[in-house]
Amino acid sequence: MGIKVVVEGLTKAFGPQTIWRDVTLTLPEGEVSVLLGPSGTGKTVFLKSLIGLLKPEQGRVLVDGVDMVNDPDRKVYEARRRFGLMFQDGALFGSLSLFDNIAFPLREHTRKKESEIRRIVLERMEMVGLAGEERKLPGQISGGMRKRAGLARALVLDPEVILCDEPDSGLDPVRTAYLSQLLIDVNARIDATMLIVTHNIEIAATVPDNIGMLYRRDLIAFGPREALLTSQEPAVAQFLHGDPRGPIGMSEEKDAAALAAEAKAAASAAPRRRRTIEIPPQLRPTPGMPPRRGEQRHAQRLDAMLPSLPHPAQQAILAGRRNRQEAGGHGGA
Ligand SMILES: Nc1ncnc2c1ncn2[C@@H]1O[C@H](COP(=O)(O)OP(=O)(O)OP(=O)(O)O)[C@@H](O)[C@H]1O
Repeated sequence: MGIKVVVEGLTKAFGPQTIWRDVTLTLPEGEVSVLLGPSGTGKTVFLKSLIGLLKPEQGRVLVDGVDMVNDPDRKVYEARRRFGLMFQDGALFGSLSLFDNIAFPLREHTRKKESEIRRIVLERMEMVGLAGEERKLPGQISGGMRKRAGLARALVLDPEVILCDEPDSGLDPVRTAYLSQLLIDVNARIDATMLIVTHNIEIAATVPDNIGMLYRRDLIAFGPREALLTSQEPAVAQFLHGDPRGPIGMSEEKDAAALAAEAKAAASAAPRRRRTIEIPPQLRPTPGMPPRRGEQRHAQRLDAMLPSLPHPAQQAILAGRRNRQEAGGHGGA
């Protein structure tokens, strides 16, 4: 089962540049979360901070009693083995076959026999739909396959937390949809806690239990998928609609003068309404997969927090449950 990751008051700067400050959130065990945010807001820096590869100036990241920020390197290194990392480009060694790439962490970090390594690698390759491709080199396969190979490699040490950095980058919508389903199926099979960094609204809308968003050096939201997707917070709504109007500008954020000019122009123009985002159903595991235990725990947490959520989020959650019951689904209590 996945373990929870507790982030408390995390602040990261590079020299005078504060990347984000006072970030507090919990990735609940076995649940899938997405971290959104405009380019350059420090999402990758956040992932690296969770595993102790970058050291924030303040705050803690607690993983089963280990503080990935402040504990000695030896403890952090040990705890890092509980994470599986899926990088943007798969981060594969170009001269090694897919088999050897995926076997790499096992050979590096364990003393398993080659026969056992072979069993694990072939099983993980089958899990991500790469059975039979063991001998190929990374340069001989498509970008989507490279990403799946990166995911298989992230899975070989039985991670309890999986971090995915822009798993959809460079993929067409169909491959992105396959990958989204694969991530949900992997979660159903191994119940790992997952955090996916992406700009992709389709992934954010259909894959996770929870969504967070980094903006202007703050975590401006983190909560159930429905809460963020119905949020009226200007930066969140702008981002979700891909709208040039709003506080997010061409560079990281608009300056005050640009915002004031935009507000003046908007005041004299006829009001333009954003279309309402319809919240699509969350992806379910492929038939034949086990039910997601993280989804069941998430449903229980939602019950407890429902009264405290904004009305539109409550409505969206209840509508989703009704739809699921009508469709005869499981898990969404
Ligand atoms: N090692 C480093 N030293 C100095 N600055 C860094 C370092 N790593 C990242 N940065 C800076 O931190 C900021 C956030 O970078 P990061 O790659 O985390 O953003 P991001 O949100 O993942 O962006 P994108 O969505 O475009 O991938 C950038 O301004 C980047 O230049």
